[in-house]
Amino acid sequence: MNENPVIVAVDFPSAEPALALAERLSPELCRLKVGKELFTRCGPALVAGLQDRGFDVFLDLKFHDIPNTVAGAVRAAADLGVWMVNVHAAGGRRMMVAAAEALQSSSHAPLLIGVTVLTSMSDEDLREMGYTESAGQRVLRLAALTRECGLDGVVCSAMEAPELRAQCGPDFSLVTPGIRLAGDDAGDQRRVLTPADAIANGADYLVIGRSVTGAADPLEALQRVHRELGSLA
Ligand SMILES: O=c1ccn([C@@H]2O[C@H](COP(=O)(O)O)[C@@H](O)[C@H]2O)c(=O)[nH]1
Repeated sequence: MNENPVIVAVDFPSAEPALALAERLSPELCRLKVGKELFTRCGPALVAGLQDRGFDVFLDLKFHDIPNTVAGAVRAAADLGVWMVNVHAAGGRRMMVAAAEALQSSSHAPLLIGVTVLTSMSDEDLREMGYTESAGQRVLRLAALTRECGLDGVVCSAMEAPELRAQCGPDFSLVTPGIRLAGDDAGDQRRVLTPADAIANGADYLVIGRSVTGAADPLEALQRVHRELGSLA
């Protein structure tokens, strides 16, 4: 298991609760993920604030646009000094190759990750959109393409991790949201596993939002995750 596999999703509408959470947690226990809501409201200053407190930041903006635009966006993310950034694999080969090439000249390139099928989506959701593949089949197809394009890994559900690990090998990062502590509400997520099951399936990184941030005591919830993983005494 990765030394520090937990990434806490800091999904808040303003800087104050995000920074308060960062003060309560510690970089030894987790990395932090900044997504669309927080970044749109607070921008690069908030990313810098979290980095100043010692956290690696995953900038989860899931870029999906024409190749030239996405290349510029990942270059901008690299300039923020983030640890990980992502693009939608559904943007296709030329878009992903442009993103990977854009980072080649960066002095400290972030990990570049392709989003396969959102963990909030079920087979039925995909069928309704005209896809004939199951979520699992589509994840495998998009992961193969992502790897061919030279990216470092994929966002997927931990449910797909065993097949992905077999297909993509040990060095391809599997970043898995849709994680819930036992008994917690899945909410809008559809492809969900517990932290222990996700790691047992071969996930490298667990993205955990509401099971930690929505808990009465987020630090205690994060420590519970580590106890479940056996990564904290
Ligand atoms: O497929 C995906 C890709 C990204 N996410 C993001 O992860 C967190 C999950 O939050 P929870 O509160 O643990 O459900 C959230 O920021 C999503 O934007 C994802 O869930 N699925």
